[in-house]
Amino acid sequence: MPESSIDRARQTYPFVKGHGTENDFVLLPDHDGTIHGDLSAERVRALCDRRAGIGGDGVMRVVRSAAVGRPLSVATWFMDYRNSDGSVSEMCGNGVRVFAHHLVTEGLVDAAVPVVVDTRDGVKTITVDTVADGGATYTVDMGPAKVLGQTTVGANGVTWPAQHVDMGNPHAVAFVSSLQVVGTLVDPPARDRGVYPDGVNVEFVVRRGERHVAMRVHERGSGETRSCGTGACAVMVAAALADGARPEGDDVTYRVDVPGGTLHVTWTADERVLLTGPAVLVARGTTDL
Ligand SMILES: N[C@@H](CCC[C@H](N)C(=O)O)C(=O)O
Repeated sequence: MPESSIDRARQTYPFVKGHGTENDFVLLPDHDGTIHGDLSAERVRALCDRRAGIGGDGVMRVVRSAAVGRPLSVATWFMDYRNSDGSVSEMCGNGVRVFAHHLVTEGLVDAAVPVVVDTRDGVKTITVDTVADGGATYTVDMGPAKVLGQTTVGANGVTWPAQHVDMGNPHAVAFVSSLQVVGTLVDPPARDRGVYPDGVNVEFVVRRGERHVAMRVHERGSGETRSCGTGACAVMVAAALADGARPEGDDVTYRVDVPGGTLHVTWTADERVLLTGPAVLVARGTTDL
């Protein structure tokens, strides 16, 4: 959708809808930062509303790095990510694949080379693995995980020990006996507010086999979602540590099942975390929300 299609008299603007393992997003092309420079939490909530809006777990403004005060960035494009409640997050692992797929689909980057995208957590490099039927599979170099201390989380009247992992954004990973034991996850899980004063993404994990886990997630700012890319990375790191499978000479890969599909996460011998999964664009249009 070209930006020139903006109808300023009716205050309409273009959007694109996409998802990665059913973690879904509204993308707002705003190349020069002239449409949504003042993107309000209220507008984000309206766009993400699943009954009165377009619906999404978050909004990603597609804007040139230079237009958001990052003129020296090696990446032309900046992913301005907002949760569905309007709050800002540093990083979104599923979102950055969808963002890259949008750039590739619109010819805004050269798909023959790795795509680089600037985020609040720094520049991410995304490689196109396969392309098919409107979707594609991408691998994102998420950079290093920060493995922090032990904490606790609570849901459904139960408390579990949890591993604090920072993937640019905060995570608490708890191994549980079943994914049902945590209940409906309508409310945010209990957390240590001293450790996570600004909220936390909480992953509940069960083992499915060797280097194979499954998770549910309650995302800070969005509630329970059907997938979380940074969450899958945090889960993989916590599982690999618990399994004594931390990479030394060789990379280690885990399959991470989420309610919306499957992700693969590799922890490399040089401490980078690589996230592989699909990106799909499903709709485009204009809105005046
Ligand atoms: N779903 C995303 C994470 C989005 C941000 C998160 N809710 C936060 O507030 O940190 C992912 O795929 O990583």
